[in-house]
Amino acid sequence: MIELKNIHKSYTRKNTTVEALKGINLKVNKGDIFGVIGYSGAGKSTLIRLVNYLEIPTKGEVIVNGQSLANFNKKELRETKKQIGMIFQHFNLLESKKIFDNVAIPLVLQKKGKQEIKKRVTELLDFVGLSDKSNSYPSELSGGQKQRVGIARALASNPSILLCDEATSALDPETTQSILQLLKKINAEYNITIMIITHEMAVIQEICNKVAVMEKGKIIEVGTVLEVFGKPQHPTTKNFVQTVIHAKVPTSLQNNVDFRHQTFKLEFIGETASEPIIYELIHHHHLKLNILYANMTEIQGTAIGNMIIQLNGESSNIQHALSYLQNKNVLFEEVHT
Ligand SMILES: Nc1ncnc2c1ncn2[C@@H]1O[C@H](COP(=O)(O)OP(=O)(O)OP(=O)(O)O)[C@@H](O)[C@H]1O
Repeated sequence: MIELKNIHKSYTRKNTTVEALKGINLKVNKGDIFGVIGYSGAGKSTLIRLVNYLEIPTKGEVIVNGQSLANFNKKELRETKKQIGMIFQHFNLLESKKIFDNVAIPLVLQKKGKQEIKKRVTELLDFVGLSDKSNSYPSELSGGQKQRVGIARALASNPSILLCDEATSALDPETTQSILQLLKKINAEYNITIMIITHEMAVIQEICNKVAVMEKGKIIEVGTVLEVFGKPQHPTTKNFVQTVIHAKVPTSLQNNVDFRHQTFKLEFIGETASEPIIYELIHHHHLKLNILYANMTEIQGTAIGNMIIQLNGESSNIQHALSYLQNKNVLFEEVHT
């Protein structure tokens, strides 16, 4: 569906060259909600803007629906771009035009007939829940409503791909949720492939099935959201995951905890999250167990449990307990603070 092959992109200004992307390889399949996360300056915006050729790579190939964009003439590129809608952090609406006319822009540019435009825009405003705002101006709408208009406009030409450039970064948490639910609905009902860039792991957790983590113009980790949240490898990925799964002993407890007892961080994924493992540790391995932290998160319909526990007992019993955890596929590591 979307394939980026060895993409490099540099910007040169006043004799200074910035290498924004350094050898990106990425595949987004049909139906994916693919998230790209990274800190500011990682190259996310540059990357997403390549997919609809708002940016042209310095080197490498952008392939959309099996065809390399580099081979297209202007007309073919225009036709392909119709299949790619885009929404933006600051909505990019025309303030002087009514909501109806903002949504109609792509259709007017495609010289569609008045009746067809009216029918399509009415349908789209209904779909995004803004039928009553047709005659309003953007300045009369809230941020969330403006993004809904942006989404309706992006869907006007029936795209097969929707690009979202920090689409919820300017919105409060509740409005963010409603926009993310709308994107999910678009993906499910219209089978539109979505690529979303963000610096918020909660956005990835909420709607994406795949994620790529970017740093300094490179992809440092990529996989299903469950893989990346469950077993993050790179320190930057671990930092992002910690923003939604913060397995740490609460500061208020730290001074009262006796760290002479062995302390372990456990992670349960999927079925192991529903097994009576703690019961087993206490009753069959004869350990006194102190829970310092516990949390259960759901990622893509799979439960991920995180726990920090102290084990107090005979060291041979602790060793047996650790073998038991290993057999049960519970990930664990000893922690010292
Ligand atoms: N038009 C441009 N001219 C010069 N440098 C640019 C241009 N666009 C981006 N860059 C540089 O490329 C690098 C990557 O920028 P980009 O906007 O893609 O990162 P980002 O991850 O989207 O960051 P942010 O989250 O802050 O938008 C940065 O160093 C940036 O300064």
